[in-house]
Amino acid sequence: MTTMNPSIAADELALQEHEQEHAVDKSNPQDTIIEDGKTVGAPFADDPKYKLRNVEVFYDDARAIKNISLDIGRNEVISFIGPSGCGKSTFLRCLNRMNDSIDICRVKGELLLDGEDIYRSKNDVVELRARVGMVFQKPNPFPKSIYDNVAYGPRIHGLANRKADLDEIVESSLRKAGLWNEAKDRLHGMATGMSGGQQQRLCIARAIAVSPEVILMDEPCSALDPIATAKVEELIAEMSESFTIVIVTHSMQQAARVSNRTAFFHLGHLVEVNETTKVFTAPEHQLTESYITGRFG
Ligand SMILES: Nc1ncnc2c1ncn2[C@@H]1O[C@H](COP(=O)(O)OP(=O)(O)OP(=O)(O)O)[C@@H](O)[C@H]1O
Repeated sequence: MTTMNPSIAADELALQEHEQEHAVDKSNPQDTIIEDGKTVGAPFADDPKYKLRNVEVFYDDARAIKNISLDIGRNEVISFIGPSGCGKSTFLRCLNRMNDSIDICRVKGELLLDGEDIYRSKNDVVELRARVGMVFQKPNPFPKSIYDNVAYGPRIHGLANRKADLDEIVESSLRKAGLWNEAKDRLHGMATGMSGGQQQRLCIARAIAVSPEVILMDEPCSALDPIATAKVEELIAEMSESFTIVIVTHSMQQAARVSNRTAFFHLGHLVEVNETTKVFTAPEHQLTESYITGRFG
């Protein structure tokens, strides 16, 4: 029978204790396996503006969106958050068929806007985009006057027959975008001569001018300074009375400030959707917690 040298046994024990004391959690939160189509929290709404079921998006053979089902409520502000490349913009662009312009992109599943499948409806894409406006990351005014930027949509959609009607749409849209006082004396000046923050509010006015039902915002403040960001955030709160708003943001603080619900995406999955306060104070999914506490991102 062999017996262990007591001093070696003591050393081993001490080593084990040391390892336990200094144990680091080597598990990588990103290795967590997410089951396809299993979103935790509250992804559904009673009277949804959008009812999205089993949505998948492919770029060639790569599946960028993996079996996502979600409702977007009427007049709610919902934020999409998650690490870079998780599919937030891809999913957002499905909501007004912006992905149509990407040849290799295919969208599967059911995407209902007020009960009508936007990918199968007889209405054309121009009509859809009038109902579902979009504001992009970088302000992108047309190289035209402030007035003509806002009047552009109403003109092409035939929303105003008389000059006085068009003037009224331009003024009310600029007012709703919080830009009237800054713009009223330079309506016929070039939009590109405005500051970045003003240009972004002009793009919001342009989106509002055709009376959309939904406004999609893809990181609308990422090119803006904190003051301009605060103005756009105030605007989002005001606009939510009239529109349904979906916003992609890299800023968790922004999501917390502006949205009713927050949806957390990871690697093409929709991991969790919940009331925003719940997502940031008591997330249900371990991955959401890891993300909002900065363990990855
Ligand atoms: N036009 C495209 N062609 C091919 N693959 C694309 C295209 N656009 C996005 N992808 C891929 O789809 C996946 C999701 O990208 P997407 O831009 O939607 O993510 P994201 O969460 O919005 O990222 P970010 O926060 O960096 O903007 C990524 O793997 C990306 O490389």
